Amino acid sequence: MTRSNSIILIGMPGAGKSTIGVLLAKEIARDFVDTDLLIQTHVGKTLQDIINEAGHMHLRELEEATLLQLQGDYHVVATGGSAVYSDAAMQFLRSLGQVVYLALPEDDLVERIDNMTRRGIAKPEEQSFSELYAERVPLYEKYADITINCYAKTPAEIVAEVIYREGGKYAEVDA
Ligand SMILES: Nc1ncnc2c1ncn2[C@@H]1O[C@H](COP(=O)(O)OP(=O)(O)O)[C@@H](O)[C@H]1O
Ligand SMILES: O=C(O)C1=C[C@@H](OP(=O)(O)O)[C@@H](O)[C@H](O)C1
Ligand SMILES: [Mg+2]
Repeated sequence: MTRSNSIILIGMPGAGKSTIGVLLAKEIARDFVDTDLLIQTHVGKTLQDIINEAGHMHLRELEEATLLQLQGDYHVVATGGSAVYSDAAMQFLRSLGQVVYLALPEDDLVERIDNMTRRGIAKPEEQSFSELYAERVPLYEKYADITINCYAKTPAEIVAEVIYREGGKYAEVDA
């Protein structure tokens, strides 16, 4: 397995990882996995219920365990926004392929997230979204092989840019 087999999407909640991931997987004929759905089906609860019942640190632990068990060859992987808190998980994901950071300004994220309190964001209650953004952006930048500025771009434009930045090799190699 070479490092470039899979594409792993990281970024803030609302950045578009799940939306772009499934479109990208379809475009380049890869399997798609959304690690949030893996956690939910494994535990049988929504992410918000997990946080409410056991706290956001427990969700981060479940997320780390889920990421470390990924069978990620020739996949597009949409991670949850809190994946970058686990260095072990991020190093593992980097071994599966290229890590792509979907970057979006804070204001645009807030505009998109209409269910902030039900979405299951893994943060302490007292931490503001602004503080969370400031804490996480350096982590996304640290682990990213490629950063896509998603500001004012449609999902189709972002998918095309990911493919272009990756060298557009998928159709030739994998079709
Ligand atoms: N490029 C885009 N332009 C406008 N809205 C988008 C775009 N990408 C995603 N969205 C919307 O933003 C919201 C969050 O997207 P989602 O894929 O769930 O993000 P994430 O998985 O990163 O949290 C959804 O309502 C989705 O339809
Ligand atoms: O950013 C976060 O703390 C989280 C984002 C969610 O995923 P999305 O990034 O897909 O919204 C989910 O993984 C989890 O509830 C925690
Ligand atoms: Mg998502």
